[in-house]
Amino acid sequence: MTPRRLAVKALIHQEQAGYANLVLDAELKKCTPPLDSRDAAFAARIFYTTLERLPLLDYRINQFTKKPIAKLDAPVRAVLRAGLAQALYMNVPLPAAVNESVKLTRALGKSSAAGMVNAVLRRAAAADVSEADFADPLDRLSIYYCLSRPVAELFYAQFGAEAFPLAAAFYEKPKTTIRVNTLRTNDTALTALLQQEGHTVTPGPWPGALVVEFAGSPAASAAFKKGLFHVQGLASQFAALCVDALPGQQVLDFCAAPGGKSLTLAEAMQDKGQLVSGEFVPSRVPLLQQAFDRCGITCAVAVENDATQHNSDWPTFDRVLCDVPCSGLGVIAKKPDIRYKDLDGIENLLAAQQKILQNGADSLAENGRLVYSTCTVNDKENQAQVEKFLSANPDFHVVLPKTALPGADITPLGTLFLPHRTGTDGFFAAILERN
Ligand SMILES: C[S@@+](CC[C@H](N)C(=O)[O-])C[C@H]1O[C@@H](n2cnc3c(N)ncnc32)[C@H](O)[C@@H]1O
Repeated sequence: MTPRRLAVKALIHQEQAGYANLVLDAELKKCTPPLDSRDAAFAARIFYTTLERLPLLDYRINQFTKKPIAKLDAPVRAVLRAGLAQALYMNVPLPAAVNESVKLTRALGKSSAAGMVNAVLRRAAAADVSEADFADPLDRLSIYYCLSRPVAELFYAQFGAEAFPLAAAFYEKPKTTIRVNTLRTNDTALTALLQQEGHTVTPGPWPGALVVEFAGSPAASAAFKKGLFHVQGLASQFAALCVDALPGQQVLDFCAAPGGKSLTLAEAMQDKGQLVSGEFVPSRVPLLQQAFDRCGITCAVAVENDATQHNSDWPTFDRVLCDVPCSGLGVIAKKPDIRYKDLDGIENLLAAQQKILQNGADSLAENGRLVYSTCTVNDKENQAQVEKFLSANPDFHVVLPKTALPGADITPLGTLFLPHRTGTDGFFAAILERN
């Protein structure tokens, strides 16, 4: 199996829906003998780059095929898309991208299409396509910036002209940042250790945050295996720090898996007091305990729990974090399938978010602090939810954060991170306290 063939197989598989990461993992697992790590990484890059640019790739290809790309055989369609993605976005020289695609077409039993693949790829790669070709703003967002129509409509309605730099920023991956496990090390010692391991480290914007260019996967680092850090974006760190968890407190992390924010909370608590980390999806609950074990955290307990249901058995908590399930429209850079969401079911999601926030408030001790956060930039899931909560709970008010990153929008209803302004994921966090 070659990496290109594996990427094409995964693209065909992806057409039958499914989460992109699961589809790719399934194809990699089926591969015997397995691809070595370099080939697997190349296959993954082809797969994700193609997915990220699908509508624009198809737009180019459709200018030169007799039939629209949607009507071609699935393997030929996938070969064309993957070949063009390599030539345009992966610095693969055009002749190599074309030759490999033609070989692959034949290998997949589609020899009769080999000539067409050759000609179409050369012409589609050379076509002069620019943003200005899409006069209609929704066409520009959905084809040039590769978003589903509903996502394009939502962004344009909410952000107007700023939707374009926002959409462009989803092609920039935020720098990798880590959270230092202050129970086991400190910023200086971990920096030195990571540098010894060959990674490039710079200080982050606040204590406990480091910006790291890893040579390889962060999870492969010896320091990671020793539980000296976890990978956490700056906006996520900000949300966890907004909780202001203190040693000895009772803290509830209502939607906790895979556990990044729980780790940051437990570290802020100096592993003293009690952290209850709830998670609805049973298969995700063990991820929490694994994270606690790796980082040596003993104050936390991972429990299966539905945060939309009030649990009268629970005590009240000094701090509650509601990091609710959301549309994910802030983390498109990491999860390309979110680009193409149809947003069906958003009303159910909004209702669940509001219930979780209300239950969080109902679990809060008198002088406690509640934090509501999402990884979306959708106003309905963010400021509008806080506004609705405040009108039902007039005894609460929003507390402004002491600091945020440059570019973050600190509003009276919470703090919004937009990737093109902050260089982070899109994110929202609101701090709520009783009057
Ligand atoms: C945004 S993620 C949480 C990320 C986590 N706080 C972290 O920092 O690693 C939301 C989580 O909520 C879980 N979830 C979804 N519905 C839930 C519910 N009704 N009750 C509790 N958790 C829920 C999801 O399975 C998902 O793991």
